[in-house]
Amino acid sequence: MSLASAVVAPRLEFRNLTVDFGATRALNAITASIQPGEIVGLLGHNGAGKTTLFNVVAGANPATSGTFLLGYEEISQKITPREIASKGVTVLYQDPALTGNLSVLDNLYLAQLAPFSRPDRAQAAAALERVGSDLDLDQLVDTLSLGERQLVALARGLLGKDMKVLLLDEPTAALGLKETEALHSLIRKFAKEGVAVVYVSHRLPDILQVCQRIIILSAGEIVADGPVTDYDARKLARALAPGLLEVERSELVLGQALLSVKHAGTPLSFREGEVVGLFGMAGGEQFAILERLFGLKGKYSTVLSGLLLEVSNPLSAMKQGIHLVPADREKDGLISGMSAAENTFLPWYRTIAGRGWWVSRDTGNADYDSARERLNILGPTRASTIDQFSGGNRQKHLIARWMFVKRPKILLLAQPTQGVDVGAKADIVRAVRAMAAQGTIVIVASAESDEIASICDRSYILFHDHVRERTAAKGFDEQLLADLLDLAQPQPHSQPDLLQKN
Ligand SMILES: Nc1ncnc2c1ncn2[C@@H]1O[C@H](COP(=O)(O)OP(=O)(O)OP(=O)(O)O)[C@@H](O)[C@H]1O
Repeated sequence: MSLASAVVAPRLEFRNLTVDFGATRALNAITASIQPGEIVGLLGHNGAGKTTLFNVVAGANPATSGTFLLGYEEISQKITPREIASKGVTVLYQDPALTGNLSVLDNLYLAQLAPFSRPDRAQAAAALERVGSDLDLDQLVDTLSLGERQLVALARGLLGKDMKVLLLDEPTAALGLKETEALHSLIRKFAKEGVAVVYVSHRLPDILQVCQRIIILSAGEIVADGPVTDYDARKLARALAPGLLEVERSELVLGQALLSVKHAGTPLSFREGEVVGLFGMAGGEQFAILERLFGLKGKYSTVLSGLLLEVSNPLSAMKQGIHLVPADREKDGLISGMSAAENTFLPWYRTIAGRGWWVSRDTGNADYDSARERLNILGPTRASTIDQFSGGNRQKHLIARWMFVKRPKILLLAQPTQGVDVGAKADIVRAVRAMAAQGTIVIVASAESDEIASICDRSYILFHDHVRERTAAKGFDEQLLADLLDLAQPQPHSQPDLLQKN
């Protein structure tokens, strides 16, 4: 123990904190303390208990037993989210809870203890300045980018008080590279000022880059707690998923079917047997291409093996064997209140039920159990509502729905490994590659170069109308990023369609 930590009270301390949801023990006797200025990465597989721990500190979920302290103050079980916020605890989620049709100023004051007190413009502007933002206080939050909304949420944590504890729950999952870097330097700045930071992310490079210490949760218990210098990316992945196997790349055997899609006049081609990426900026055109192919943007026609392929809506796409795993999985497709198994089978009841409308319980159960095993879905039973699963395990259900219930002819994946743990990532990569090898055309759209590099054999890099193509080789990940940055530079003699082969 250093001299400093011997005399300074921890900013945040857990003492035997336990949380039960019915028969599920989400956290089991968590004991740990975090010092002022520390940046701690909190890692663990989907369902390990990370969000539950944050919810307890945020006052959103009382502990079943045990307690936590802020400095020397033991926090009551009955504390409300507003009261805990007034004590200097800020939680930043991937999509911050702000009210879109109110101004930045109103949002800054919404969560204050006296919510109807008159907003103080000078105080609000000062808080925004501390997060490095010069946003217009009267601008509607709906008009802000995700990165800007996160800054507003952070500024809210600085309004009229000192931020003491900052909890980050997958804050960079939907951010681009620049915004991620900006957020990371802000986190470092807060830590220098004495804030205790706990950072949850499945993006291991982010954790290794920013955190000084790593705590690993597994099934609600702390299984490792040590300095970041104990880990590199490989060690960390192994610590999180001890049974992790490397995904072997077998030789490409290209099949007959060839899908041809035009993007801004440039033909993009996809063949069965290989996994092809579409890589671009966050929210870029790569996702729109998938949506068009799935009929989400109205009638769309393209060419499959020389024949016209027409989709008019998602149902017609599904009938032709085109499946899409959407990027925004919480929004697109899971139905609250329905069971895990029902959610998995939802679009397929009619097609796999045969003559009746229902799937025989045995067939359904066996299919569900096999998908669950392949994706290592953890949580309650198949009959439990989907709401009782952790965020990552909910996502895995949607992946199971589109990948494992019926075999697709064309599989469209938008950021398929985002938000899932490292073990499930490897399982998804393996399953996707096996599908391609068995004759499915697979297209992966992502704004993450490492995701494309881990799954794809080849990728198109897209920036507006510009397209570049690259085949997987050593340093694929870095090369994709360099290509994208290059395309994003203003082009002196820019042509509308620029197809360069490496
Ligand atoms: N409202 C709820 N009702 C019942 N069980 C729940 C509820 N919320 C969470 N759980 C269970 O508590 C456990 C911990 O879930 P938690 O959301 O904290 O995990 P997590 O580590 O944040 O996972 P992820 O990485 O998937 O977000 C899981 O087994 C989950 O199924």
